[in-house]
Amino acid sequence: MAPVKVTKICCIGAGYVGGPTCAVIALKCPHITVTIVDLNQARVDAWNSPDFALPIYEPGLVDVVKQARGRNLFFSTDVDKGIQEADLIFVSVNTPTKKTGVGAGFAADLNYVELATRRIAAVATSSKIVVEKSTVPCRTAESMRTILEANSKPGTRFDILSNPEFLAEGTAITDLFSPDRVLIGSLQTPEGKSACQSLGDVYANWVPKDRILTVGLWSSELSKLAANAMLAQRISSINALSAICEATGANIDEVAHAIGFDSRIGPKFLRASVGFGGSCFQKDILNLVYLSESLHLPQVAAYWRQVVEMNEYQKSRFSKTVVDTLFNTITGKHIAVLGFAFKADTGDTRESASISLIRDFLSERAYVTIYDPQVEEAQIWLDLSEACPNTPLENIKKQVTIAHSALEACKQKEAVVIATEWKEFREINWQTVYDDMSKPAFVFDGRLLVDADKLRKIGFKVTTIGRGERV
Ligand SMILES: NC(=O)c1ccc[n+]([C@@H]2O[C@H](COP(=O)([O-])OP(=O)(O)OC[C@H]3O[C@@H](n4cnc5c(N)ncnc54)[C@H](O)[C@@H]3O)[C@@H](O)[C@H]2O)c1
Ligand SMILES: O=c1ccn([C@@H]2O[C@H](COP(=O)(O)OP(=O)(O)O[C@H]3O[C@H](CO)[C@@H](O)[C@H](O)[C@H]3O)[C@@H](O)[C@H]2O)c(=O)[nH]1
Repeated sequence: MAPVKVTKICCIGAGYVGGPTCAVIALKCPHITVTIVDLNQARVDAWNSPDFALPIYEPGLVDVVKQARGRNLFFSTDVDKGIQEADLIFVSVNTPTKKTGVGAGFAADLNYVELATRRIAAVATSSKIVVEKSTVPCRTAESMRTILEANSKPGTRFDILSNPEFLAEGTAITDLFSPDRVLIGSLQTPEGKSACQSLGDVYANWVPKDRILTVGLWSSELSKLAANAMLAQRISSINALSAICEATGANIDEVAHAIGFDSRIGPKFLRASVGFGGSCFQKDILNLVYLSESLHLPQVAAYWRQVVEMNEYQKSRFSKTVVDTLFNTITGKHIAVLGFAFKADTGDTRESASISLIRDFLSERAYVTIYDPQVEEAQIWLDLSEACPNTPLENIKKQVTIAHSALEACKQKEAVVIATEWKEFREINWQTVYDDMSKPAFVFDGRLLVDADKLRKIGFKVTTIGRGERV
C-alpha cells in the first residue's frame, strides 16, 4: 500500500507540546499546511496575537512562529474544520492524573483524549491518519481505534499511530530541531506500516533517517512512560545520595562528576536538586505504577512508586533543613524564594518544587516573598490557593508578597531560598543582596547554583543540597 503524502496536518491541543511541535513542523515543511486547534479561545488568541505574546514561554519559539504563522501555520478554535481538512491529525491534549474515580491519584485521565477522538469520528468525512501525541497508558491506541472504527463513515478509514513527544520545556525548540530520536509506533499491518511511513516522511524533512525509529504501537506507548521513569529515577537516585553526602561530608557534585565519567552511566541528569517538578515525571510514573498494579505486578509498582516517594522526601527534607538552620523556627521570619517555575527557561509551574516549599513555609507561619522572571502573578496565586486549600486567598496574601526583581525580593529578609535554577540568580550582585539583608544572612541553595565559597566570603551562611558543611 503506497503511503499517503501528507499535505494538511491538524493538531488538536495548542499547549506546551502541540504548539511548539507543530510550529516546528510548519517551519521545516513549508509544503504542508499546519492548523493547530484548541477549545480554549484565550490560548488561541494568544497564539494569534499581533505582538507575538504567545501563551507559553519557550526560548526560540517566537522566531519560529514569526516565520511560519500566516504562511502555512494557523491557530484556530474551529476544531471540526481543522479535522475535516487534514489528512493527518495529531492528538496532543492534556492527560493529567485522575483526581476522582477509579485509579484516582495514579491513573491518567483519558477523558480529553477520548473526547478529541470522538470528535474526529463524528466530523471526519475522509480517511485520516490519527497520531497519538499525548502521553498515554499502554494500549490506549486500541481504545482510540475502537471508537474511530465504530463510527467511521463508508469509504473512510482511520490508521492510528503512536508518536510520543520527548521535548523538555525550556529547550523545546532545540529538542525539536535536533531530536535524539523520533519514535513512531504502528500496527505491523501493511496499512499500519504505510501510515508510519507517511508520518516518517514528514519528519524526514529535517530529522536524519537513522533517528526515526519505528516500532510496534504498544512498545511506542510504553517507551514514553519508560523514558520518563528512567530519567526521574536518576534524579531520585542522585537526590538519595545527596542526603548521604550531607550526613557524611561527601560532596554530591564530586560524586556525580566521578560516577558520570563512567561511560555506562554518563554525566547528564545527575544534578541533585530540591526535587523534580513539571507536568510529566510524577504523572507518568504514577501512571506506570497504576499500569503495573492493574497487571498484578505489585513489586514492579512498588519499585517505581519509590521514585516519587524519594522526590517527596527530598522536598520535605529541604524545607526541614531551612527550619532547622534558622534556629528551629521560621515563625514570623521573612524568607525570599527565588524561582517559582519547575525549572529554568519556562513559565510553567506544574508540580514545581517551589510550591511545596512555600506551602511548608506558610504552614510554619513565615512571611514569603517570591520572585520569578517568567511566572505570571495570577498563576502564583492560583497555585498557592490550590496548595493550601484550607486557607482563603486573602489570608495567603497576608503572608506572601510577589516581587519584581531578585534584589527587591531579598531586601531585608533573613533568608534566601533558591528554588529554580534561573541563570540570573547566579549572576545577581550578591554583595548588594547581603548588604540589604537582616543578619545573619542565610542562603539555601536548592539547585547547586551559586558559588557557595564566594558567598561565604561575603558573609552569608550558606546551605547547599548535598554538601555536609553548612556555614
Ligand atoms: N509539557 C511537556 O513538556 C510534555 C512533553 C512531552 C509530552 N507531553 C504530553 O503531551 C500531552 C499534552 O501536554 P501539554 O503540556 O501540551 O498540555 P497542555 O495542557 O499545555 O495543552 C493541552 C491543550 O489541549 C486542549 N484540549 C483538551 N481537550 C481538547 C479537545 N477535545 N479539543 C481541542 N483542544 C483540547 C486544552 O485546551 C489545552 O490547551 C500530555 O499528554 C503530556 O503528558 C508533555
Ligand atoms: O539533573 C537534573 C535534571 C532535571 N531536574 C529537574 O527535573 C525536572 C524535569 O526536568 P526536565 O526533564 O528537564 O523537563 P521536562 O520538561 O519535565 O521534560 C521531561 O518530561 C517531558 C514530558 O514527558 C519529556 O518529554 C522530556 O523528555 C523529559 O525530560 C525539573 O524540575 C528539573 O529541574 C533535576 O532536578 N536534576
